[in-house]
This record gives sequence, C-alpha cells and structure tokens, in this order.
Amino acid sequence: MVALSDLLDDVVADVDALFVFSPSGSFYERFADADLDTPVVVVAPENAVDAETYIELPLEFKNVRDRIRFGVEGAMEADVVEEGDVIACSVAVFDGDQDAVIRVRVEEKMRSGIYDLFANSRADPSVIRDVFEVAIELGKKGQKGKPVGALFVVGDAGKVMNKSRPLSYNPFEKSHVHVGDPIVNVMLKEFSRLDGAFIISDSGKIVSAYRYLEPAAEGVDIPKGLGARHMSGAAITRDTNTTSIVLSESDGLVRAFKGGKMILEIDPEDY
Ligand SMILES: Nc1ncnc2c1ncn2[C@@H]1O[C@H](COP(=O)(O)OP(=O)(O)OP(=O)(O)O)[C@@H](O)[C@H]1O
Ligand SMILES: [Mn+2]
Repeated sequence: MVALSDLLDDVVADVDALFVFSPSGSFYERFADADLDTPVVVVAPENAVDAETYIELPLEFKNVRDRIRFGVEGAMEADVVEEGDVIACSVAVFDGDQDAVIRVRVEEKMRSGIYDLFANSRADPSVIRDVFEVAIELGKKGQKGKPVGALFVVGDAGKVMNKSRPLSYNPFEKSHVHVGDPIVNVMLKEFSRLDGAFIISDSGKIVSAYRYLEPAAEGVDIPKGLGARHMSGAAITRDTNTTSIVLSESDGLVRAFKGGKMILEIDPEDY
C-alpha cells in the first residue's frame, strides 16, 4: 500500500536544504522549533522572521519559477548551496499560505547574473526588472520584425546626464513617464530606432532618449569584439553608480554592466 504522504515524502527525500519562501512568522517557527537535520533557509524580500540563514529576494516574483530561480541564484551567490545540491522549496503559488513544495537541483547554469543585477543595483529592483523586460522583448521580436539594438542606462541619472550630451531633441523632455507603464514600454520600443542611449532614473522616470554617452573609458574591461554601444554603456557604469542594460543589434544578446564590468549575458530566446 502506498499512502499519499509517501508520494509527498519523495519530494523532500534526501534534500540538502529546505528553502521557505516568504513564510509567515508562525509557519517559520514550526521549522525553527522542530530542530530538523536539514538546514532551513528563508527567502523573502525582508527577513521579517529573523531567520538565521536568509536570502534576500529583490522582488516578489509572481511567477513561481522565476521566484525559485532567483532564490537559488541568490543562495549560490551567498555560498549557501552549490552545484548538485537538491533543495525543497516551500512556496505560496496562490495568494496566502504556503501551498506547494517543489524539488529542484542546483545547477551552475542557474547562476545567470540576474540576481546580482536586481539585488545590487542602485535603481529600484522593479525598475531594473521593467527595463530588463523591455530589452528582452525587443530582443525577441525586434522592432517591426527587424533586429534592433538599444542602450538603457538605469539609475544615478543626474551624474549620467552630466557625462553625456543630446544627439537631438529629447522626446521625453518635460514628460513624467515611467518604465513599467505598458504605453511607455511601447514608446521605448518605438524609440529604440533612435541613436544613443535612454537615461532612466532610480525610480524609473524616463529622463531622456537620444543621449550620447561620454564617459572615460580607461579601466573598462569588456569582452573583445563589442562595439561603441557596449563600450560606452560599460564605461558609464564605472564613472557613475548606474547600471547599463544593452541589447545588441548584431548578435541579439542582452548584456548588463555594472562597475565597468559585464555582469550578465543572456540570449532573449532562452529567457
Ligand atoms: N557613446 C555612445 N553613447 C550612446 N550611444 C552610442 C554611443 N556609441 C554608439 N552608440 C549607439 O550604438 C549604435 C551602434 O554602435 P556600434 O555598432 O559601434 O555598437 P555595438 O557595441 O557594436 O552595438 P551592436 O552590437 O548593437 O552593433 C550607434 O548607432 C549608436 O546609436
Ligand atoms: Mn556594431
């Protein structure tokens, strides 16, 4: 006879860690009090339950796969888990209490750099996500079917404006529009035909399009073969506290730069 709980046991059998996503205090306490052999890791936007091992989730990702992927990547960055570990994730798929346990194996390819991009940028994580998603969508579909390139410089906008100059009339002058708004995302895609960079503030305001970046390029270390869009996008992140998200017209990849270094390289089709 197989009982239902035996089947569920398989999901948590021999796991190296239990990840509890955004638990309530009472839910977490049951684990803390149980003194399990398996380490318990809390993954949440804030460590509201005072967990000993805690991984910051920069956003409450609605999509559970994204949520788990980010949690695992954050835990890899913090050396809490490593390649080959098997973990059980307790999550709330629907609003409210924990209602699912998901078993995952940690793989090196989960370390995409996105966690670092979201958690450690100066701009708001939701702003980074919104810009990143525009870049991914543009990469997937192009502009009217043709491949396009784009350069988004996100955060520390005042300093970035000081290290750049207009190539032409700024279509966002005096407008108070923000990334994440569906209409604005359409405008960003439409304006990706324009030369130069988009400058976006920490809170997601589109400060300018058509901006020519003039950062000092010394000390910038980026892969050979990338051109002026990538070089200027990388260099501005060394000169200021900004993050650049770049879609390449020539190879279709999305790259992100911070502190003068490339922190992420992703094929939009894989995302
Ligand atoms: N300093 C700069 N500031 C802002 N935009 C720039 C700068 N230099 C180049 N660009 C933009 O990047 C576009 C592409 O330039 P280039 O081909 O040299 O870059 P790239 O890194 O090879 O990018 P891609 O992979 O998209 O071809 C230019 O047409 C221009 O719009
Ligand atoms: Mn080029």
